[in-house]
Amino acid sequence: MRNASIFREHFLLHKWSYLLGSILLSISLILQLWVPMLLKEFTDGLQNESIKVSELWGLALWFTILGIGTFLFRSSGRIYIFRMSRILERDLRTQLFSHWEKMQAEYYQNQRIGNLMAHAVNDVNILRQVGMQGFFQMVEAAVLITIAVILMAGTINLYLTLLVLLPLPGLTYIAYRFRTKIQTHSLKVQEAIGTLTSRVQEFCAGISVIKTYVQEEEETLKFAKENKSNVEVNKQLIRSNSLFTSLSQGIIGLSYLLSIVVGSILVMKGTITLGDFVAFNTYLSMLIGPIENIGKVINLLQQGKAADYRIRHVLSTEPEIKDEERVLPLTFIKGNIKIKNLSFKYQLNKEYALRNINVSIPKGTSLAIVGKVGSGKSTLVNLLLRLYNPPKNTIYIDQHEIRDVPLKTLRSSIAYVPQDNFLFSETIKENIAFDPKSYQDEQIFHAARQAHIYDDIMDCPEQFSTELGERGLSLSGGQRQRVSIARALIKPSPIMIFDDSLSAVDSKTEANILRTLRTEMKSRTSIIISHRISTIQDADQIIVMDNGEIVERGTHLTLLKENGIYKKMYDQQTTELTLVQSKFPSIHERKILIKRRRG
Ligand SMILES: Nc1ncnc2c1ncn2[C@@H]1O[C@H](COP(=O)(O)OP(=O)(O)OP(=O)(O)O)[C@@H](O)[C@H]1O
Repeated sequence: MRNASIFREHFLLHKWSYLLGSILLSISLILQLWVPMLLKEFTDGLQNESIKVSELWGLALWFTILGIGTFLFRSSGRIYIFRMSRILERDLRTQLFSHWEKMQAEYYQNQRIGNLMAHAVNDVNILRQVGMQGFFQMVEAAVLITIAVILMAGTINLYLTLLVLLPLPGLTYIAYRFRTKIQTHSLKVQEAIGTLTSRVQEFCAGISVIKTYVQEEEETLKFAKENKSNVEVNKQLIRSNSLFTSLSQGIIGLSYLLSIVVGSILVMKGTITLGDFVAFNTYLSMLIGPIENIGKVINLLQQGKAADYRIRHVLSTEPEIKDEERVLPLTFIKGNIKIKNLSFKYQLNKEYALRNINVSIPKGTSLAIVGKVGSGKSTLVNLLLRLYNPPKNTIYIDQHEIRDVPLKTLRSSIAYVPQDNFLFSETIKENIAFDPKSYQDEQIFHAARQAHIYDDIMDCPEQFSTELGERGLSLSGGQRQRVSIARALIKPSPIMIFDDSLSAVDSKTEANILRTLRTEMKSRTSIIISHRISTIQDADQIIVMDNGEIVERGTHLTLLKENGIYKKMYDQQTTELTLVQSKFPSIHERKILIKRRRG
């Protein structure tokens, strides 16, 4: 894990700005500490009746100058220091986001999204507060207490000052006693917020399942339970914080009491003047806030230390999938794929997902993969995309071991339509082109036409500029699939991969899309995964997978002759289709039946 604290690194990097902010703040505090001296002069003058009315105007002018000066220097110091903390917040969030972008898919399976969000929101906020209130109040306390104490002891009365300051080490003691407690509670609060956020996020994502299985009440109960434990841990934190604050205030009150009682006696005895007494109490009232803040700052620093540790922990988790040192300087690939003796097991699974896979896909040819659910089809594709790391010397791209090909080159050479057609909450145009500026509008329209989604898009309220809801909720499953296909078709890549990408479109649209794809696929290496024989029967080679192994291979015709699993699938699908056609002669009725089967 990274050793240096994040805040220390940030502070050292911006030390001159923090120094300037501190100087401005210190000037404002010095101006502020001038006020009690004026008050002393004024009170003593009044008591001795030595002050003239004309001098009052001079005093008033001084008060005004000090007030304006204090305000100007304080606010500019504040702006400087607070601005730096906002920079820390911005940089840290960017750092976290770019770190998460590098992490492999498996990382997200082992993490609760709510916890990640809690790091990005709460932990970063705590560190910002350390830089803002923490640093500001620390400087304020250090400067104000030092100068005020020197003035109180040096110009008013040393013994009274020592007496009044006597209870104050109690504050440090309390802060020390409460430190661990508050830190533990704030950690629990952090976890509780993470759990709640995950629950809400899962609830939103799974809303249709929850509704169709009438699970609203159960979900509300689960949420209420977690919400209750969130309140409980917050209560514990509030209790500790309140006790800490009350005890601190008690100690401060004691100092104040001593000052009033002993100070009055000293005035009566004539040891100090009434002006000294007024000035002393004004200094003390100025000290109360900063002294109180010391305890708060100590706590904030403790929370900051914990947040700093958590963020460093996240940032030091190394991505498992990255360019290795010996990576070749390749900027493009032709599209030859060779898979040799590939066996693969997911970290969390005991069973092998793939066993001894051997297959060659020469540039410009197509491979189709069929097989039962869970037979390893998507796993093979995941490895080709290096979403997971394949074992060494098992996958070759243009004769290069896949790990020697830079990740950027590999992934930008593959147009991939995943099973889960994820659409972003952006316009349709942005969903197809990611960065529409890098394409001409006509190219985007062409891709949409090829994917047979153009007419559907033109029916949308703002056509290509229509904003899609989260995960593209406003489009149907089939429309989402076709937007994803358009996204792949616009990418000029030598390899195309379609993972069950036509499952949600009807057979007529499927046939139309396939016609387009055939032309596109002529010049590109393509891999098509499908449960439907009609989608893949024209492929140059077809492999049938079962339980992670290739159990049959050939072309459509040779496989039919083999009379194995493929033939059985073919017969079953042909019979089903004939039955559907005879029972439901209209396209509309067939569509409904197919939808029901999928549902
Ligand atoms: N991320 C993962 N972590 C652990 N195991 C996984 C993961 N993804 C898939 N598996 C397991 O690997 C095996 C192969 O899954 P895979 O998704 O490759 O099958 P598939 O043939 O694509 O299935 P489908 O047709 O349903 O998409 C299954 O047993 C599955 O449970």
